[in-house]
Amino acid sequence: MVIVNAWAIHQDPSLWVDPTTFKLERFEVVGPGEESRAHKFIMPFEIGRRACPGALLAQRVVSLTLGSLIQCFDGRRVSKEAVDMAEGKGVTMPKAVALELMCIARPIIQKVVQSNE
Ligand code: HEM
Repeated sequence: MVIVNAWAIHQDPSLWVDPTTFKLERFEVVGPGEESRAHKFIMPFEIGRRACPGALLAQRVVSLTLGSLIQCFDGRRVSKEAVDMAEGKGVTMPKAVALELMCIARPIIQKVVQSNE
């Protein structure tokens, strides 16, 4: 059995510029003629013959869910302190200190709720 240390690969400075900084733009789909970076985000699903067959579905569902939450709710910080990005213990890399947000429905959602009441 071979166990790949995806955590170390994802933090390797020879592969990533500034690896511990949260930069979504690392995975942007780029314009014609530029080298695509999207393929670099595959390790969470492993690679090879036993790679996760649900990877594309999972990435689309997560993007859609996150996009819908951002579109429908305003997220306000509960604490005024800087977000603590420290990692907790666990296979799925939870945050050590949970990020608490207060979700407030945007006006369009409030209208939908009112029209259903
Ligand atoms: C964020 C979501 C997901 C993550 C991070 C994930 C990750 C993984 C990983 C790491 C493996 C093991 C690959 C290996 O053994 O080398 C795996 C296997 C597998 N995943 Fe996922 N997965 C996700 C979602 C899904 C979804 C949505 C489905 C199905 C709709 C799915 C179906 C499977 C199956 C069937 C296998 C076994 C493949 C095999 O052993 O041949 N996964 N997944």
